[in-house]
Amino acid sequence: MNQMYFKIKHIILFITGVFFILLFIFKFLHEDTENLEENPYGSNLKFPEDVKHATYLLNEAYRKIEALQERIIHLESRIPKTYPDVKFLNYMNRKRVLITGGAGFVGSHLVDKLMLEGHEVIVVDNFFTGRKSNVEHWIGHENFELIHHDIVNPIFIEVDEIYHLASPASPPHYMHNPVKTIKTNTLGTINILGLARRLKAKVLIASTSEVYGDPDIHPQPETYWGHVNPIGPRACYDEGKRVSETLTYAYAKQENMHVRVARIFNTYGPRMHMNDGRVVSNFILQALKDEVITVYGTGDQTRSFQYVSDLVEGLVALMRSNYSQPVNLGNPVEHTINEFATIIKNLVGGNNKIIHVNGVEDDPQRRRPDITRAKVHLNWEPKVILDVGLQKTVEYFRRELKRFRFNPRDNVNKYHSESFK
Ligand SMILES: O=C(O)[C@H]1O[C@H](OP(=O)(O)OP(=O)(O)OC[C@H]2O[C@@H](n3ccc(=O)[nH]c3=O)[C@H](O)[C@@H]2O)[C@H](O)[C@@H](O)[C@@H]1O
Repeated sequence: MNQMYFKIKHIILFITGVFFILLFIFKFLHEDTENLEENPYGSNLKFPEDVKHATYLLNEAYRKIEALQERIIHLESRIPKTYPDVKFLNYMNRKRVLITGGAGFVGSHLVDKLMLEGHEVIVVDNFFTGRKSNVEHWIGHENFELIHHDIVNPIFIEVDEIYHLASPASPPHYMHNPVKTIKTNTLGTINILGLARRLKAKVLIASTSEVYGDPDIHPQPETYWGHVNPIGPRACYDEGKRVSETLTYAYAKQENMHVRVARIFNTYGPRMHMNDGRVVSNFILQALKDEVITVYGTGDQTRSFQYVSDLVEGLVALMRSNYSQPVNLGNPVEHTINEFATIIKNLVGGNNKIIHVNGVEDDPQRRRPDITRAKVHLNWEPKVILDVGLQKTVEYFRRELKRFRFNPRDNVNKYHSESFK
């Protein structure tokens, strides 16, 4: 009986032992399968695991690309930078020139001209609409300096000449923060005129055709006083620039200063912001992206467009002249916006539909500069015909779109409203 009991006990112990061994093997195998699921390189994975696997591989790829990008940036920073060839000017002829808004569309082209001529250029910009990339080809050059500063606050530097271009210029940009637009064109101009007075520097103020408002004289000569709605949505810019002109002549008279005032008409060209919002960039981008072309209102309103290099020539000629009254700088060839939409559509070669959307409040109905003054006093007139200028601008936007597609993080459509508050 005892022997029997002993045998049964052994059998039970044996079975329990086998059970635990099987349990252990099972657990081991199970853990292994779990590891296998986490292991991306494991094979024979079923559907959810495949997704996991692919996601893992994708993240890995992103991580590696990012690491490589960082490495490229690092390596590029070690390549000695080459600059465009600048002329040598002796100290008698070389000027120290301040350009406010010098990282913007017009400002950066002016920077290029003055740098190539051999002058020393200091750019002050708050980067609301300006971009470092517009002047990056000069960064590090011994004649060039870039200062991040908002001209609403005073600045103290030593210069011989000042081009005061700082201000948003596109309607959606200047309407975005109207109070700031007014401050830039009033306080900003006071700061610049104060600086020019202290330094006895010549100063050029960038004004606009918008001082004529919705004009009832056509074309517009400088003697026309304008037709501006002082409380409308454009007033922050129109009246801001009008006060800017008033300040300029008040300082000139009271402080015996050398001032220049350029009334700039619609200007276009490379380096316009992708998100500029003005008609040239809007129509070109819509045409390139195969979108509908949006004409605001009837499209019967007119504009006259000048290419940016013509404007820059005009600004420099005005600064170097003896003429201190306001001067219109623009191209007198006038088109309706409807015509302009067709010109761009044909130039880009798309099949876009041109549609009419709601008109803009207080949109000036006719605009064309009378440039007699510029011709007589500056010996200046625009040279670049619309087709040629637009072709260059279309090429620029084509490149920008490619750059954006290639690297979405380089999104030039980003609208840094924060920096303008
Ligand atoms: O250059 C000038 O003389 C001044 O005028 C421009 O203002 P604006 O002429 O209204 O510039 P755009 O926004 O380019 O508009 C031109 C015309 O095209 C129209 N438009 C604009 C954009 C668009 O997508 N579709 C469209 O039909 C506007 O309603 C307007 O009639 C700029 O705002 C100012 O910087 C500048 O000082």
